[in-house]
Amino acid sequence: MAVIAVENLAKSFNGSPVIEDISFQVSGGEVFGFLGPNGAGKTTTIRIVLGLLQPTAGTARVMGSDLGRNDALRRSVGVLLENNGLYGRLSAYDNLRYYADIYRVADPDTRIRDLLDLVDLTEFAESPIGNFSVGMQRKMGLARAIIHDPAILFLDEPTSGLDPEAQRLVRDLILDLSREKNRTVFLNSHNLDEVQRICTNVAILQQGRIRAYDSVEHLRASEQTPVYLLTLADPAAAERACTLVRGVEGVGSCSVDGDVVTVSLDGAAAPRMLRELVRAGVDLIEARRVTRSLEDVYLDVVHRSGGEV
Ligand SMILES: Nc1ncnc2c1ncn2[C@@H]1O[C@H](COP(=O)(O)OP(=O)(O)OP(=O)(O)O)[C@@H](O)[C@H]1O
Repeated sequence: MAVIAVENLAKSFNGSPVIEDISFQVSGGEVFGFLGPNGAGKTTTIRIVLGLLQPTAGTARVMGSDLGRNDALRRSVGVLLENNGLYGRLSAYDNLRYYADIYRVADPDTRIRDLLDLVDLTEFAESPIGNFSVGMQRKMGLARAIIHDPAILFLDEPTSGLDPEAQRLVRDLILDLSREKNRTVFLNSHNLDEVQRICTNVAILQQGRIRAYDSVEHLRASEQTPVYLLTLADPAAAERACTLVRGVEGVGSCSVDGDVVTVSLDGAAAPRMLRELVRAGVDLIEARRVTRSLEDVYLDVVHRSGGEV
């Protein structure tokens, strides 16, 4: 059974559709990326899945249930939305203690100390979090969201406002939750590099509809003629290399820019091309297959469906 199953979801506000016919599934232990430009309908979808908003049509189930009507299930869910859900006047420790008590966490002191250590805030345990930087507060928000060790985690821009080191810490934490603890993570992020690094599957939403829904791997590989960048030891050999390469069966085009030769070809032709260059005595420093980044895919999808990025 899918951990999150959304089917034909639609929502209108005052008769204007905001999302239409949204369907996707998230499996256990997966990190799922929910992407789309501002106003695409991501928050609306999440709010329906969390049971905070009623859909106009369709269903959104978490572990087979409507989250809004299942109190027991809500305890298995951790949520970090835009707001960190923390009290500025309370210390980091007391904020977590407040939530630990609500969720009746066993051995709360150990859990809180472990979490503060995990988000690298141990030395600030007794400081009021109102004095924390935006990034420190975000890390506290994440610690708050996972205090009860939820099986399913909804994270809305978890790394916004974080410096690169803290972003990495949060990324590693999410990957650890998924890979080591089999937790399911639903991630909404505009940070496509981050999504590419940690998500298995993604859906790209644009103007209320899903425009792409696949594994990151498939999306990056699809509709693509492989491109190789060849860096030559002797830049003067570039034109000759291109002439040689064009004669190889399966090579589409070859162009030269300085000492870099760009070749597009069908995948099976790559070994033939490299053998031909070696045979002709062309020394290569590097031969690199270029893959599209998730950002390239995202921009294509959003542009193709006619929207602002
Ligand atoms: N309660 C509401 N009443 C009327 N319109 C709404 C309401 N909530 C959202 N909308 C509209 O629905 C559209 C989608 O908003 P939503 O917040 O879901 O987008 P989003 O993809 O989360 O955007 P962002 O990336 O900026 O957070 C927007 O045009 C927004 O103005």
